[in-house]
Amino acid sequence: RCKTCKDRGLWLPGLRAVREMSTQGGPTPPFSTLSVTRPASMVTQVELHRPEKRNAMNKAFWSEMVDCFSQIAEDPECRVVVVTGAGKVFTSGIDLMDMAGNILQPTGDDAARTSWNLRRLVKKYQETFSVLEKCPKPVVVAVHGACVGAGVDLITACDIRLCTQDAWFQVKEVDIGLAADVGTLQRLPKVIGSRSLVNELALTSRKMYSDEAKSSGLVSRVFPDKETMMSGAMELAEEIASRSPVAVQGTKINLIYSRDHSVAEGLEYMATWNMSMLQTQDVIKSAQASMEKKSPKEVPFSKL
Ligand SMILES: CC/C=C\C=C\CC(=O)SCCNC(=O)CCNC(=O)[C@H](O)C(C)(C)COP(=O)(O)OP(=O)(O)OC[C@H]1O[C@@H](n2cnc3c(N)ncnc32)[C@H](O)[C@@H]1OP(=O)(O)O
Repeated sequence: RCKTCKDRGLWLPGLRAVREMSTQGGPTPPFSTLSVTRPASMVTQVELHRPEKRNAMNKAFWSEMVDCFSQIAEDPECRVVVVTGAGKVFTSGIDLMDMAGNILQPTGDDAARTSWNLRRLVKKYQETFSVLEKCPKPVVVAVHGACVGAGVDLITACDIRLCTQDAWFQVKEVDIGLAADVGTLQRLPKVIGSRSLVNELALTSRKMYSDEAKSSGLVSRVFPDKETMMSGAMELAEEIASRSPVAVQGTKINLIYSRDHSVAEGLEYMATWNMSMLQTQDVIKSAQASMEKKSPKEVPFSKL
């Protein structure tokens, strides 16, 4: 267990073969629903880990994701994150057994106070996935099998989405009497080009299979099975991890900023960002390596 990770409560048992890491073991303390490992240098894998319940998101999960990603955001040993699901499917969404009380029996002395309490709760659950977007390290998500309800909220907050041929996606909320409230309705229209398709998916809760997920732009790559996807995800993560963390994190932050602002505002933000970040040693090191036809993998960047 590395010292930094130990100090921050993360259990990262070091390098492991990709094949070994995906479904082995169980949740890593202090988490009960997540398994956090370091499958390669500078790469952190966060696996949703309640396979017997199809990784349904119980009360513990909604808090643990926030704790986990707050630590990852500050972890200088991590440059990229890969999110996966243990067992048969990626996730079955919100835990319908564990969470029903919270949502269906809100408490408060009167309607106003009950409403405020519910509002606080929804905001808290929104944060569970917003942390993926706020994390400056890019997050790659690898989906196999079902990705239902809150699973779609989760993946739309990630930076790169991959899936297996057997994957399917379902904005299930209308089926359980809810308007999706933790990110799908806000982020999916920015991920998929067709507003009509987003509306159709969200209003009917029909399943979308991997081929359509690829053609609509929800995922960038489809793999034949989970093993191949994990190899692809790790290869991708290692490519990202080999680049300057100053460049990579600045790229993620500015891409998200510009998604939510006008071109003029995005350019302003970029100029202000780079007035400090261009002074990094990483530019000189990277440019020199490029001139010498070396791979970025050969450049020793400082930790960030
Ligand atoms: C403030 C609100 C914030 C967020 C709101 C989000 C809304 C949503 O997420 S809506 C989506 C809710 N999810 C579902 O409706 C999916 C229900 N599950 C399934 O459809 C299936 O389980 C499956 C994902 C298609 C997988 O099928 P299969 O492989 O056949 O497994 P099962 O035999 O059905 O289940 C095994 C085991 O897991 C339990 N389980 C599955 N899903 C959930 C769930 N969402 N919540 C709680 N428990 C779940 C299931 O009961 C079984 O448990 P046993 O103890 O073995 O019986």
